[in-house]
This record gives sequence, structure tokens and C-alpha cells, in this order.
Amino acid sequence: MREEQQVKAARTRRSGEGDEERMNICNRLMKYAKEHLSKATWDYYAAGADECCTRDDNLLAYKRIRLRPRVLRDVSVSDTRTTVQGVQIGFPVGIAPTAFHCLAWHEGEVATARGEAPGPPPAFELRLSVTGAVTPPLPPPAATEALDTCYISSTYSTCSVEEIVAAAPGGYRWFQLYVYRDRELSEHMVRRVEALGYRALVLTVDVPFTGKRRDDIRNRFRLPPHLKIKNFEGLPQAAAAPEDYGIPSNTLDPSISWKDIHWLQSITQLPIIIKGILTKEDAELAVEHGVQGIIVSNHGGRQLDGGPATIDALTEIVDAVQGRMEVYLDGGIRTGSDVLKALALGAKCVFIGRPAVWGLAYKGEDGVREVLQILHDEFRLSMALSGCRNVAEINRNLIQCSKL
Ligand SMILES: Cc1cc2nc3c(=O)[nH]c(=O)nc-3n(C[C@H](O)[C@H](O)[C@H](O)COP(=O)(O)O)c2cc1C
Ligand SMILES: CCCCCCC(=O)C(=O)O
Repeated sequence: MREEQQVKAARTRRSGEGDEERMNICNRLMKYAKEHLSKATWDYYAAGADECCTRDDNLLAYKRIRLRPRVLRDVSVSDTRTTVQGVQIGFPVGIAPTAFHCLAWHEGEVATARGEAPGPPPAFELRLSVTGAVTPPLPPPAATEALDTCYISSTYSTCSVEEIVAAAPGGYRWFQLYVYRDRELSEHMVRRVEALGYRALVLTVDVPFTGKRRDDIRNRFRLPPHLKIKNFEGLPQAAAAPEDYGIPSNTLDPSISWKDIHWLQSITQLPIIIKGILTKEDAELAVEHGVQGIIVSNHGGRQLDGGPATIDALTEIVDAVQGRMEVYLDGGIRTGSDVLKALALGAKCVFIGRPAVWGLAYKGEDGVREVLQILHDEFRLSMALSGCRNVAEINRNLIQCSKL
């Protein structure tokens, strides 16, 4: 079942209504994207692996968690700021790496980067036109609060890392990397992003092979010829290789193992974040290998179907790590209360994949900015309504015991 249908079915079960007007902003934008993108592009973005159980569970798992709000705690001011890797960001929601943004919007990742970087406040027309109601009044933001957050740009971007940085030089960025069969290609990318001021490397470890995405197979999906993986343009390693999705298929190395973490550490001083951890055993190994963080991720349910929802995997991982490195999470974040629940269960920050793409498809950089703005406002409201004045006050006491 598609994400949209699944969410609708769940909502209908919960509320007894088919209440489209009350859809959260991410699902509203998803609906817009579905109506406006080509079928093959939509299918690619929305895809999950096999029967999409994990993709759908990523969302539904949040809806099974109940909060324990505290009251009478003077929430007249709430501060959403936090830090990741020692750097302050405006609120604990960043943008996960997703490929091929030029399929959603002509400016591609350049628009995403602009939408994420600090800039003028967004226009509120979407909030009025899509939700049909003005956002409820909120406590005033903390004085220095801004929507600055972290954008992890994908190796498989349709704009180059140079174009992304030039478009929005003030942004805080991490680079998503694969270990390629040709280690020189990985090293080349590391050197480039170091020189450009990227602040961390996010090593994706859950794609030894591409998951079985049935719609993509049926559609014979591949990047159209007028679009390119710009990061590989002109590189001899990528030139003659056979392609998968329009990506040189020899780039990913299925033989990578923990020893490659040492290799990566030997060629860079940047913090290394491993993306795609789902068990306490691998989290423990990540600590032992001295990386600076992990992202609890199942690749948006696009790789192994049948694995856990990320929010369900989080607790055992946080308990194993015991604060020895930062633990982040992606997958299924669609509302401010999802963010609150993930933080309460121990995530330092969460990342959104598809919602940023839906925003991009809706209105380019303004659409991305609005998704972030709305998630920010929802998160701030959820904090206040549960009695949290700042991010440090969010902890497991907020979660009903049956979920711990
Ligand atoms: C269209 C699409 C493309 C993606 N491309 C990448 C990628 O290039 N590298 C990567 O590490 N993860 C990639 N991911 C996974 C995301 O980083 C992230 O784990 C996932 O989207 C989070 O789930 P969400 O979409 O429910 O927020 C992609 C996901 C989607 C939906
Ligand atoms: C040959 C690997 C295709 C992966 C493309 C990007 C990605 O991670 C995705 O989920 O899609």
C-alpha cells in the first residue's frame, strides 16, 4: 500500500473520518507532488522495497507512541535550538540525503540548499492555502532562533557539491558518501568536500546492493539523459561503467566492512557519521570504531523490507551507546510531535527525506523552507504543550512506559 493510502487508512481508523483537510503538511505536499510529477518520478521518490512494510511502518510506528505531557511549567518562551557535532542549529530537524532533486524541481539541490540555509522568513501563503487555517498563536521564539539547520547532500545529486555551496554559502552541510570499489573516487570526493567547507561525512552503509523497488523495476526507472550525477561529471572512474538508475553501477562496493571505517579515518579529519544502523550490536561496533555519530536509518524503507521502523529501533541503540557518540534518526518524520517523540527516545536530531522532496516539488527553495518552517512551528508547539521549555528538557519521561 502506498504511503499516502496507508497514512489515510491509519487516520481514518483513528478518527473515524476521512478528513483530508486535517492532513499534516507533509502529506498535503506529497499529494501535490503526486499530482504534478511524472508517474516514474513519483514512483521513484515514494518507493519502498518489496511490499513496503518497513516504509509504511516508519510512519505508523509514531502513531502508536503516546506522550505524557507535563503542565504548569511556564512555557511562555520555548527554545528549539540544539547542537549537532558541536555546532548550534535552529531546531533538531535536518535534511537527509536524497538523490536526483532536478527531477522534482529544475534547480535541484541548489534550491534545496537555499531553502535550508538561513535566509528571509518564509511567506505564509502555503500555510493559509493548504491548511486552510492560520497557524495557532505560539510563544515568541528565543531571540537568536533561526531556521538554520543541517543539509546532508547526496553523492547522487544532480547538482555538484560546488554548485550547492556557491548557491548558499552560509549553509551548514554534511556530505553523504559511499565507499566505492575505486577508493580513489571516494578519496577524491572527500578532498573536494573538505575544501568546500563541508563539516562531516555521512557514510551510507545500507546499500551493498539496491533494494528491490518494484515500481522502479516495472517503470525501468533511470535518470533521464539530460540530467547527470554532477559530482561524477568528467571523472574517468565513472565514465565507462554500466549504469543502474543512470548511476555508474561499479561505484558501490558490496564488500565494504568495518575495516573500511579505519581507511576512511586515515584519509580525513572530518567527523564520520555512519548512516544505516538498526541494531545495538552495530551501534556498539560504531562506538568501538571511534566514529562521531550514527544515523538510525532504514533508508526510508527502500532497502531491506521487514526491518524495524527506525523509531522502534532507537531505544535499544540509545541504551547501548550510552552517550558515547551522537545518535540521529531518519524515517517517517512528518510532524512536530514525531520529532518530539524521537528526541524523547534519545535522538539528538532527526532528518527528513521525502518531505523535503515534496516541498521542493511544490515550490523549489520556498517549498523546502516552508516544510522546515512548519515542522519547526509544530515542534515548538508540541514542546510547549508537553511542558518542555528547551530541548534539554525533552527526555524519556515524556513517553508512556509501554513503549520503552
Ligand atoms: C528518493 C530518495 C532518494 C534517496 N537517496 C539517498 C541517497 O542518495 N543516499 C542516502 O544515503 N540515502 C538516500 N535516501 C534515504 C534517505 O536519506 C533517508 O534515509 C530516508 O528518506 C528517510 O525516510 P523519509 O523519506 O521517510 O524521511 C533516499 C531516500 C529517498 C526517498
Ligand atoms: C545504484 C544505487 C541507487 C541508489 C540511488 C539513491 C538512493 O539511495 C535511493 O534510495 O534511491
